[in-house]
Amino acid sequence: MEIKKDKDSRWFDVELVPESYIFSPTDRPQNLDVASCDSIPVINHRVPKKIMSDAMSVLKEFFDMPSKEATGYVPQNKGWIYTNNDCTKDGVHIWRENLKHLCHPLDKCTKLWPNKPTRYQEVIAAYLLEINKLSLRILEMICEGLGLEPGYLSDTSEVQILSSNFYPSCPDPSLILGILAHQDTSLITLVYQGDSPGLQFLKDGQWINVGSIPNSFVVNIGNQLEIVSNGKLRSIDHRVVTSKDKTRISIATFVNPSYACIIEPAKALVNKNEPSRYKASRYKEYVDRNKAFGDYTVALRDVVISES
Ligand SMILES: O=C(O)CCC(=O)C(=O)O
Ligand SMILES: [Fe+2]
Repeated sequence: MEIKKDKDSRWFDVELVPESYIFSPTDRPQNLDVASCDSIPVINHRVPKKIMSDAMSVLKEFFDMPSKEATGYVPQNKGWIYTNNDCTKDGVHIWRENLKHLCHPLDKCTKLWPNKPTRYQEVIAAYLLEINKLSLRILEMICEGLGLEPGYLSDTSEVQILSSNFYPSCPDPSLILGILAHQDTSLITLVYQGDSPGLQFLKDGQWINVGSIPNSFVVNIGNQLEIVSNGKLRSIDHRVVTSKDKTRISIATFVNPSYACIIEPAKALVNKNEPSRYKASRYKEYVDRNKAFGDYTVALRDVVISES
C-alpha cells in the first residue's frame, strides 16, 4: 500500500485500495457497467438552483477542510457527527466520509451544526427550509395517491436528519462500495447528488444505475412509508458505487415521523382482503431498536431530546 506521507495527505490518497478496505469477492460490486434505470427524478421542484448549488459547495468546503482531517473530531454532544473511517459490521471500510446532523426543529438545531466553514449554518438552513416545503408537497401527493386524507403523513413528520456523503475517487471501484446495500429507515428520503452518478437501485435482482440529472432530487421510499402504506409502496434496496476519476457528494435528507408517532398501516388501507402486514411501533422505539441513524443513533437522539 502506497500512502503519501506529506502532512496534507488523507486516507484516500493512495494508489491502490488498501488491503483492509478490499471487500470479499462475493461482496464486491461485480458488474459496474450496468444499465441506467427509468426512475423518475423530481425536476419541477421549485427549489432555487442557487440554494442547491450553495449547499453542495459549502459541503465540498467542509469535506475539503484539512483541519477537520487533522483533529478528526466527532462532537456528538453538539448534534453532529463526522466520520472518515466508516466500517461495516464485519470491520470492512467503506469508501466515504459522512457528516450527519439533526434538522428539526430547524431554528433550535442550526446552532448545533458545524460552524466551519463559517457560512455552513446559514447555507444549509436555507437549503433545509426548501427541503421542508418540497417534502410536504411530496407527502401530500403520496397521500392523495394512496387515498389517504390530506395531512395524514405531513402533519406528523419532519425533516429530521441531514446526512451528507463524500465519496473520494477510488483507485479500483470494483473492489469496494461507497455505501453498502441498504434500505432507508425514513418515511421518504430526498437525495440531491449534483451531477454525479453512483447511486444504484436493486430491480428484479439486478443493480441498475439511477443516473443523475443536474438540479434534480431522487426520492427514496423508506421503511416507515412501506409500513403506513401496508406494503403498497416498497422501500428499495440501494447502494453507492465509487468512481475512478470523480469524487461525489450527495446530500440525503431523511423525512421521518416525529418520535412520538405510532407507525402502523393506515386504517384506510387495511380491510378483510388486505389485512395489516406490519406491527405497530412507536417511531422512537423503532429508531432505538434499529439504530436508525447508524452507530451514532443514541448520541443524536439524546441531543434531540435534550433540545426539545
Ligand atoms: O449517496 C447517495 O446517493 C445515497 C445515500 C444514501 O443512500 C443514504 O444516505 O442513505
Ligand atoms: Fe439510503
